[in-house]
Amino acid sequence: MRYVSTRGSAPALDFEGATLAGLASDGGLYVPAAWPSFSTDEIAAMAGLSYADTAVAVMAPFVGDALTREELRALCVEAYGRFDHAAVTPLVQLDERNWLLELFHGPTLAFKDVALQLLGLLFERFLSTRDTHLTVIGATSGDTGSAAIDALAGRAKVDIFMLHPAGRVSDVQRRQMTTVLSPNVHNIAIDGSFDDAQAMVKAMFAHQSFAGRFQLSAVNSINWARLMAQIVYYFYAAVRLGAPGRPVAFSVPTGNFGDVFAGYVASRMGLPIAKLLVATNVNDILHRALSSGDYSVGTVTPTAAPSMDIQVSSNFERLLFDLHGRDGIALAGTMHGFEQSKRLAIPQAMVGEAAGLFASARIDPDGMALAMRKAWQTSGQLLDPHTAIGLAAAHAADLPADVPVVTLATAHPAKFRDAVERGTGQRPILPLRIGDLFDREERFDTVPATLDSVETYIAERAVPIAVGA
Ligand SMILES: Cc1ncc(COP(=O)(O)O)c(C=O)c1O
Ligand SMILES: N[C@@H](CCOP(=O)(O)O)C(=O)O
Repeated sequence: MRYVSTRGSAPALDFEGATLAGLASDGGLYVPAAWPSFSTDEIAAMAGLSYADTAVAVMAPFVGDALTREELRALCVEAYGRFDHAAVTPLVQLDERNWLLELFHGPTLAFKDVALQLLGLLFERFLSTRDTHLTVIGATSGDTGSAAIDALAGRAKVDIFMLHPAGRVSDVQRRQMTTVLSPNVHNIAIDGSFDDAQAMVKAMFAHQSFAGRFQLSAVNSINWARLMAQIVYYFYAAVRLGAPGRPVAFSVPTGNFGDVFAGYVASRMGLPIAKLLVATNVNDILHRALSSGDYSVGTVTPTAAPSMDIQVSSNFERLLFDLHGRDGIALAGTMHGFEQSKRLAIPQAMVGEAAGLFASARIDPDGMALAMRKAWQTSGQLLDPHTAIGLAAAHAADLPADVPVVTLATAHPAKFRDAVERGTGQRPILPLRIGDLFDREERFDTVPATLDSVETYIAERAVPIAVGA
């Protein structure tokens, strides 16, 4: 499998190259040169497979010959062996048509573990045959950071530098990052939003005199391998609910458009998805884009669902690439214009094309709190704020009555104890695996939110590319 950049001019890479590179050198994102697809018989054959075996079946076409099937299986068994539920991502029925897909049974209690546990192992495997030290730089609104740090802490040949917006992540999220004291983990708090942190990460990749000194890589969903691993649970859930014989809808709480883009890929691969509901909070750029074509950046409003307090949704570029007929050079022009003006008017023909699969909803704080309360009172389920936004969008959706709707439960309610308590009167208990989180020592540095300051901080600590390498 070859990977091409959404901006058309970076060199095409194989799976290993795209995984280690993270971001394409022309500022674009890597996508497979063509979408692989499964026949209905191949999808039907996934019924009854374990999560790890489903993962192998779904990911093998993307991995190509970078790993043998046995090697890929060994990595999946190891990655998903760290989840505390035998089904890895269990389905929970709420009522006749609504289901939750619990994606928070991994080590850091959010859906990010599903991909990052595997990505940590992929990095280790690919680095084992190279004389390379990886400098991973990432931005987090709370969950990617802790999952990536858990996956990479203590691994040889990798340092991770994780930027988070100071004061804008929950106390559990912050501590899950800052209490990991491995020497290869570097937590950086910046005074700004997640978007500011994400923009700095992209700027570092683009800044030749900095990027040329280190072997940079990414753990955000700009890295294709992240999304690839997230495609798996769409197949796993849909097959359990009757696919390929019955279409299924998914409601996805959305920020960076990564998780829902993985659903889009599942649909391109042949999974019968009736609708993908893109659920946003009041930071609603994606709802505006998909409902009216208005992809223009507003100011970020901090909310009780901080992991979705995002305006610039990196992976939307991957959808735009397909909507532009995969013309990377044309899209590069569009994206450069967007980067300058912070506005993009998506042509109505493209909005119409996207509407075949996507619908969207903007859920305000009252709508979120109502969904949280209702789930507690009617089903005894505590939902984190992000999942509550997804479920509110599922309730609001106009779908045929016989289509099951699966809301992705993206985080454990204990990660957002204050918001859940405000919504339901119940304070979720920290699961055993992080029960002592508030007794652990914290370590992080606060760095001014300028590119120069962050680059200097990293350069003083990262391992440079060896001279002559
Ligand atoms: C708990 C939670 N829900 C939803 C999202 C949004 O996911 P995505 O950025 O893939 O759209 C995030 C952050 O990414 C998250 O941490
Ligand atoms: N909500 C995310 C933001 C980064 O998203 P990613 O999926 O691109 O890594 C977070 O929790 O950090």
